[in-house]
Amino acid sequence: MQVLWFKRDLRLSDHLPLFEAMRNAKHHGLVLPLYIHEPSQIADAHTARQHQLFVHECLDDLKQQFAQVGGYLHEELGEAVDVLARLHAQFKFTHVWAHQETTQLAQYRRDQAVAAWCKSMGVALHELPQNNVQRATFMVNPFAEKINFQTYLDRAAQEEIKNPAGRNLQAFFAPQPAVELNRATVPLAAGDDKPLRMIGGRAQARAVAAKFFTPAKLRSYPFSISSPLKAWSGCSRLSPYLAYGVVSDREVLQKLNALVNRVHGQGDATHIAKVEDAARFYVDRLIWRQGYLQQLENHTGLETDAFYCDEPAEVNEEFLNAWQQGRTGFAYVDACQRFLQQTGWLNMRARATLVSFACVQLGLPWQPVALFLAQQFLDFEPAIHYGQVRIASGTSHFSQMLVYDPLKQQAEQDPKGEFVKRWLPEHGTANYPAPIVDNAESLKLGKARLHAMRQSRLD
Ligand SMILES: Cc1cc2nc3c(=O)[nH]c(=O)nc-3n(C[C@H](O)[C@H](O)[C@H](O)COP(=O)(O)OP(=O)(O)OC[C@H]3O[C@@H](n4cnc5c(N)ncnc54)[C@H](O)[C@@H]3O)c2cc1C
Repeated sequence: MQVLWFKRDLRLSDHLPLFEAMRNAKHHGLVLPLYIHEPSQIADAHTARQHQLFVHECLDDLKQQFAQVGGYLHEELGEAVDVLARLHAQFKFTHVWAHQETTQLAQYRRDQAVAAWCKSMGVALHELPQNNVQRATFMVNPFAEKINFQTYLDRAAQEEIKNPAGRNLQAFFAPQPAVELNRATVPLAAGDDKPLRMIGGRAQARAVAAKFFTPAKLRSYPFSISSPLKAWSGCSRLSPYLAYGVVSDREVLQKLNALVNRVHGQGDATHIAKVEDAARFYVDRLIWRQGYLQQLENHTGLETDAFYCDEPAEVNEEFLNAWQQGRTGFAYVDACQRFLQQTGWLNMRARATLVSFACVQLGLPWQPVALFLAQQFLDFEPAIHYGQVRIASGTSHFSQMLVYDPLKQQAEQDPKGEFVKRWLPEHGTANYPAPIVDNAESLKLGKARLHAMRQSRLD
């Protein structure tokens, strides 16, 4: 028998481990598809209730997809090694199939523990690559290797994507274990759900993609990404689905490619050129995604180590609380924080502004800032998240020091104050606090601190 272990790859389409497990069923035995609710991962500080509920929705949808091909998804509760040991005692499986994941330390260590257990039991563990991430190869600068990513994307745009939908695969599945998990017994992750967050599942992802991949939306995409006012409807908002593998990057790319091909058959040359430009702009973001994944793969310490500051600075709890609650007296920053509290999503520039303000102007260390935002972002993707936080906090190797002046951002991204008015209703009333720092002064001091830190490290 073979176990097909789902983690952050909650789909059937473009799922290489699924394909390989089925292909090898004749030699290695029938397939048991498994998802494990792991108490230690649920308790991990990065995991919030919204993530857990999103995953549950994805699992429900995945179960339906399995049912349509004559299969099932078996859920278990427990630590991965314990669950596998329990199932092994019962079913004596010989192979485990999974995707190779580039993820946070707690999950990476879990994967290592599973690999060690498989080795000790003589079980063959097949961790298959995804997202074009190269394991155990060292690239000095993954972004400089852009050409690699482009080749992958060019190939990915053409390749046939394997999707079992519409087939009857019943004969490949092992008999379903008798005891079904009662989800009510799964421990709850910390925090509350977010009322306006994206809903999990492949059907939802498809609806979100269908809304975005139209010529008009794509053309306006490059002009909609900077302001939170426009970004909610102007960006694809596929990030949570990519982060949990509900869709693969290749699938997204093929959607984009199909749109560009469709446009080629219609419209005038200017229209075609504009759609193509916007498509390239979007592909650049997918390339960045790969770059960040490869960066974490090369440098697993990204989550914990600091390049420009060796020790975490002292935390000013009053500042941290004010920033977390959207009570800093900086209306744009506070409105972004409130919007995030409700939706679990923010556009990139607003994310960078939140981090820059917290770390540069309030002098907060990057660690609690990164952790808090990881809990808030439904699309928390450790590689992108830690990579980006380190840039916006001025603590990465990134050559430029990017500091986002919150008043300038407000003037540029919300000139009429519509966003602030909508998400920060107490602004302008006696209930709204005065700024907790002076903008010009804190920018000056913050930049000088970062500069000194960088100099001392480079000396
Ligand atoms: C401090 C900070 C933290 C971030 N944390 C995350 C995170 O945890 N998870 C996450 O997916 N993105 C993160 N980002 C990147 C970016 O903000 C989000 O990917 C984007 O806002 C998601 O919205 P979307 O799906 O509509 O993106 P779109 O603009 O539609 O882009 C499509 C896809 O491209 C990728 N992408 C877009 N922008 C970037 C980028 N700057 N870097 C890498 N990949 C990108 C994402 O996978 C995204 O889904 C972070 C950015 C910053 C500044």
